[in-house]
Amino acid sequence: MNQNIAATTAKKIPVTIITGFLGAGKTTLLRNLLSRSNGRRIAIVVNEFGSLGIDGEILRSCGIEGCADDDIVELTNGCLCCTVADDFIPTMESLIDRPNPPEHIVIETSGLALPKPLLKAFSWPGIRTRMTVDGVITLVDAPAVASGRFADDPEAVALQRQEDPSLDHDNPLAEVYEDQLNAADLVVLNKTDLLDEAALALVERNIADVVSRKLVTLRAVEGRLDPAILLGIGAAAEDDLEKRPSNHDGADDHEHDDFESFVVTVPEQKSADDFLIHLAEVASKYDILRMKGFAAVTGKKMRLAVQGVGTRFRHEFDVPLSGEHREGRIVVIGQHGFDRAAIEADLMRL
Ligand SMILES: Nc1nc2c(ncn2[C@@H]2O[C@H](COP(=O)(O)OP(=O)(O)OP(=O)(O)O)[C@@H](O)[C@H]2O)c(=O)[nH]1
Repeated sequence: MNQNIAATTAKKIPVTIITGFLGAGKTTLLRNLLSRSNGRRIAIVVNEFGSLGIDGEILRSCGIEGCADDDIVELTNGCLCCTVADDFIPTMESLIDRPNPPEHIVIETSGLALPKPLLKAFSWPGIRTRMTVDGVITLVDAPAVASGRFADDPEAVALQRQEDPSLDHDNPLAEVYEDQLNAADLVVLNKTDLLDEAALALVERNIADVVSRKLVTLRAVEGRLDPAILLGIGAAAEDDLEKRPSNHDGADDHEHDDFESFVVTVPEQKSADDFLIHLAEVASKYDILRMKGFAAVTGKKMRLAVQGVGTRFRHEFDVPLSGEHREGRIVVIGQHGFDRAAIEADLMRL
């Protein structure tokens, strides 16, 4: 049989795209999914915005049986939706060209990625015949929505519209939120442990207002859902892109310069508790969207891993510190124009 015909008739490998804003719980959901995969060969492609490759490291250190290191591929060279041709397509091709290709591929996009350019890549020749988008799963950070994180400021929009009547938003966060929701086949309302029923109902109404079609929304804590719900949706999302509107439809390209990130090297800390309080204060003072990284703490042999979404932090002592290396590194992500020098100086302060 001619090779092309063989490729089209062979079963396509299903690909699930996990999207959701910075810190919504994508890596956490993936960890739970992998731990319940029952030996199914799942390859993971992780893309992060300006980071230390922390998500890949978290997944690799999950200790899940059958989850081999080379099943986790990191794309840290920019945002996946902008590097489709250079990075993404070759990565996907190399995964399926393996002698023992994965049964399912799951892509964790960066929290700032717009899913639509990525979906379009599945129409590319060479990809279209060999893979299909089984489903786009959009995670929503319920408390972040409830706090108005993605809401437009009506007064600011009105003011800007006087200058530019075509303007939709003044708020890049709202654009990313809407694009991610409108690309979805399934919405996972995550972190429901942090809100009461009334607040959750309001968030669900907000989602329904944003999404232009009817979508299933499931509530979750730590993205804990049965893999049978998450995988095997069978959406073939690449075939109905017109149903998935984007704020960037019509634009050939888009930029991520609404957001920026940098890494701060932090000294050894005297106390984990004080460090966490300090991080939350800095996050609040500069309205930082996301912080994550590692630090050494005096007297501790294990590394302190910290995760912050807004001012909410979690931590664990995760792996033994190696050698004499006692410096820590924290990734800081925020909206363009935040005061990098002041944040760095504040974080360096013990
Ligand atoms: N309370 C609570 N915290 C959660 C839940 N799910 C995730 N988290 C925490 O939220 C933080 C961010 O979770 P991640 O899984 O790293 O989020 P992410 O979407 O992968 O983050 P980025 O890759 O930076 O966009 C971590 O501290 C998690 O432990 C949840 O259901 N409830």
